[in-house]
Amino acid sequence: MTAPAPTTTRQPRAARRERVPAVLVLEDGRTFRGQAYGAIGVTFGEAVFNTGMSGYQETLTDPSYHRQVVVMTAPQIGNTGVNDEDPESTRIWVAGYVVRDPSRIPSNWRSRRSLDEELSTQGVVGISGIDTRALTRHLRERGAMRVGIFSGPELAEPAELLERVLQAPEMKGADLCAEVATTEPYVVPAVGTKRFTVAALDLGIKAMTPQRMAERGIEVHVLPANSSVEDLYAVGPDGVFFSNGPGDPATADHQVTVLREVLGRGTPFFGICFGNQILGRALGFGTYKLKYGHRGINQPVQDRTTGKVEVTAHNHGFAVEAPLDRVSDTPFGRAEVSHVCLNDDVVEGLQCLDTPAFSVQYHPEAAAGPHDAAYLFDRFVDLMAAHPARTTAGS
Ligand SMILES: NC(=O)CC[C@H](N)C(=O)O
Repeated sequence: MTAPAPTTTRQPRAARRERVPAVLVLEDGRTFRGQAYGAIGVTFGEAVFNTGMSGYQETLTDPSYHRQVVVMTAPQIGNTGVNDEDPESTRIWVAGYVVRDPSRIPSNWRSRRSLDEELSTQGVVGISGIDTRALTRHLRERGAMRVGIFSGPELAEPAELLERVLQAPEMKGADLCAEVATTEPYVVPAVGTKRFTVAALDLGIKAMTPQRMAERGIEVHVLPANSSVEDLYAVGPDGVFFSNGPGDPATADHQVTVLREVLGRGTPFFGICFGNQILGRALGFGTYKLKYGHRGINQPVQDRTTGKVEVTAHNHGFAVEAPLDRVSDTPFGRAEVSHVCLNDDVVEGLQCLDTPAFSVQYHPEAAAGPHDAAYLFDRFVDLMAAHPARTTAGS
């Protein structure tokens, strides 16, 4: 008896998906053709590249990537699937996702579903099967720029797609933190004995940040991006923290005003990424857009206060303009550049010398990334210990 001929015509999901054509169109007209990955449809954003070899879930869910189409330089993405533990927020924030070779069979003991499925469920349009090295080199040479990804059976001509890309908003001048931040305050309790209370302004905060503080005995009150000085001091803080977040720091006027008040009161302050840019502005420095930014988990940074070099996680497209070679006089006393990127001399940290305030442009919470910079959370704890809060709130 012969075995019946196979009758199944359904193919595995990944194989079926490969047949859906997709095209990526950059604002300078360069076009890449590939296959749909994740949701099928149309999306626009700023094309940026991330060089991390791991941590795609943390990247996708980092609110600082709001309105950005992320190109992964690591060729294989999705190998460990998607788990429920690693997200840095409640959803994927990237505007689009670009990968070379998506994993067909995810394998990991924590994996719950495939990345392709997760992107589809969350409506995130992606493209796969394109030469991500060529695309990254193009972005390095020409700079980060607007992009569109289009997928589906009936694709328009590239010229028509380019017209639509050119109508999309630019990242320069984009005011985005209120679009990603919490609208309601919430508390992350201290782990173990509570030592300090911190008011953390959420500009797009990653979940690991309050966690790293909580592990050090800090009760973290996470507050909406548009909170007032009174809102911050209502929690009786020993210190104030400003988080990472999307968009152009030149638009963060409200947060700069609030921070100037905090600095004037002498409350210990720590800022990460967007928070560093806001400290820069509060001190009177400018910010500017980098050509293609820093996004990855192996960026070398020197802590100039100790001379030590650390390998760090970055995600920034803007930077602070401050002199590297001297101490600056600011409205809040003397300040200096405490950290610098060894690849390109970009300012990676600021330290006030007469006010208890400091910040870094990169990610000591290291989600994902190496833990070399975890000492910065200890520095914040030490700063609060050395500058105890005055007893009356707001005094
Ligand atoms: N991760 C961040 O906080 C990024 C800050 C800012 N949006 C930038 O791109 O530079």
